[in-house]
Amino acid sequence: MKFLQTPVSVYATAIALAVLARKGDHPMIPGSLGVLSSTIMAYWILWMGWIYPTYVSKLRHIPTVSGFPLWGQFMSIISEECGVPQRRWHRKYGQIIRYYFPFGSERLSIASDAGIRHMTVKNPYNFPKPQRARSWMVRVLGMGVLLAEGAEHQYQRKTLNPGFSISAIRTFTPIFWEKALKMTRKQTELTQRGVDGWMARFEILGWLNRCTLDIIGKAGFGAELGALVNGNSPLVGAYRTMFNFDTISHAMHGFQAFFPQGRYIPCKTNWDIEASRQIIIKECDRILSEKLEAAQEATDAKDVLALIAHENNKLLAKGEPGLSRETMRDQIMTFLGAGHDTTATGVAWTIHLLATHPEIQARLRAEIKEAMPCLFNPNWKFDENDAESLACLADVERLRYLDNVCRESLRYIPPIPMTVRQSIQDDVIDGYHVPADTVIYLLSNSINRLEWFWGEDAEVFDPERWNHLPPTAGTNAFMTFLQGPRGCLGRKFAEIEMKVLLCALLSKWHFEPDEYYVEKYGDPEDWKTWRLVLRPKYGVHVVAKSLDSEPLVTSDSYDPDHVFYDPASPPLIADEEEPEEPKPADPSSWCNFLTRGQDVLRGVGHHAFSKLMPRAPKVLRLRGGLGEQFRTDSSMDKSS
Ligand code: HEM
Repeated sequence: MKFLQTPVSVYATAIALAVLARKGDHPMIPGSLGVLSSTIMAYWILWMGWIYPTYVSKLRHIPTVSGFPLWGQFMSIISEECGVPQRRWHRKYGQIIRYYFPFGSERLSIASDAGIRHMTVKNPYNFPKPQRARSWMVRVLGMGVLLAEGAEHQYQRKTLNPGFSISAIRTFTPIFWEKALKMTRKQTELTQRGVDGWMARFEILGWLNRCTLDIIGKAGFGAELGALVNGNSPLVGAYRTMFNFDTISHAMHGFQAFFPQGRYIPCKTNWDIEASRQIIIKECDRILSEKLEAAQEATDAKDVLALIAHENNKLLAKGEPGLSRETMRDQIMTFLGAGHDTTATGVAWTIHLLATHPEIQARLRAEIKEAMPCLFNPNWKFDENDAESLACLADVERLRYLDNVCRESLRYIPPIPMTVRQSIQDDVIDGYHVPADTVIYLLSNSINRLEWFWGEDAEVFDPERWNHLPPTAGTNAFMTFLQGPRGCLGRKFAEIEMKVLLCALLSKWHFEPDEYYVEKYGDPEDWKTWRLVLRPKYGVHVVAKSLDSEPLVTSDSYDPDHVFYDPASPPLIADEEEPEEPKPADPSSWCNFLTRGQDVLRGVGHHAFSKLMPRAPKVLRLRGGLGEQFRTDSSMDKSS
């Protein structure tokens, strides 16, 4: 049965037979081989396309998305935003659905309350991440808690928990403020006088990525990573490369998810990734060595790693094995990777939503101003070691509307839009028998907007909803952080960090969408692209109007007579480069064969598409053009 489901072997046999049959006049090869090969192919198509999914598969009773199983719904999945087709199918077919990847590979998506609870809380260890997903994630995130499974995961989580307790996170809050306010100060250096006041124009996601990297560096490991000071530091560059969104990188990553050997293909993408990985590993090693050295002496360090090291020592004292040096280094990799881009993306989407909903932005700013007037005073200086300075900052957890806005933004656009699992034993999910080896998706980008959880206005961005949630909008309706023993360890950290960042940004700027980019690319919500994190493909470009009447401008490049923004004339791109025009593919690159003529590649499983459909129809090409990628903000780097 397994063999019949293996397309490669059937194809290989049929193709070999067909080739031989072509030489049917050869005395050694009977002409009937042609007939045999066609019969095998027809049988396989009939089997996988009809008999197996309809009459044999143990998943056949699950409502199934209509389509031919041999190529299934793969085109929708790779050409649409991650989770959006499944949202549509759930509405049509129900809370648990089956659909197909190519060659009749069955996939489930679960969006029922009981089903989600079963997978995340009741029996999570029966649903580890599939090997394919793990093999590429490990290069960016190391073999830390995110990728550990079973007993090893439970053990690591127990060791790490103290570093993420509420009390620990409260002690990090001054670090959040310090970095957030440093970011706004550096942004202020870009301010120029426009026709209706002082303003700046920047891409906010790049700024936030640098800021959250500095935050996790200091709060997580007591290390100054200097990303805000130097936007071109090797570490910033390494993550930029790792999350590169050009077509070739996308195709290579997709390809390698299914064929891990692809990482040995000698080409620029692989070299870049390996070089970036080495930079990240080296930096993590450096941080760990410093930490372990410091741990020899009595220290009162309160960062996550220090707390973990402390907990580890306790376990060692009890005779337990503790965490190895390599595991600790990999945890640093996990926190750096999982803990900065996610929050940065969440805040960037929130700024986008606030820029497009000015009334919500104004109401939120009013709440922040009432709670923390000092933030709005241009002469106020923050000093994280000064009690008076800290005293005038409110506990961000107590700002109700801020809480609503953050929750709603994270519901509406979850930075991690999905997680994938594979059952290791037969199980029953919400009444359906699910055999071992079944690949199952939990798509927050579907679940978070389904009507049976959130009501008829599920597709509307409305922070008010959190004041009158329907009873169905329980824990399982909000999958942004997952939940249960495999839910986000850094959730509280991220929530408070996000709130602090928003308070800092909204106390300095009024945000509006940058019409230049909206005209050029359309709404950023239509540019979402996904690799681990659901990002705006070209970033979030905003016009930021200063709330200070005379902002502090310290940049040497500041030119007070330069009016860069005039709404009456076509906007200029002052301080910024034009977005890169599509570049012709480099013919010397080995990777190019994967992408020639295949600009459609997006989302999971690009590899199969590029293998199967080398001449994809033009209509499937993505907006934005071949090779265009998320650009770093040159204006941002100028300020460094
Ligand atoms: C808005 C920001 C964030 C979002 C939306 C988010 C979301 C998630 C999600 C969905 C998972 C489960 C992934 C999976 O199993 O497939 C996860 C796991 C994890 N997250 Fe976050 N995260 C965020 C911020 C952070 C931060 C700031 C940190 C660390 C400081 C962090 C650390 C982790 C870790 C260690 C795990 C692995 C937990 C485990 O498997 O036991 N996250 N996160």
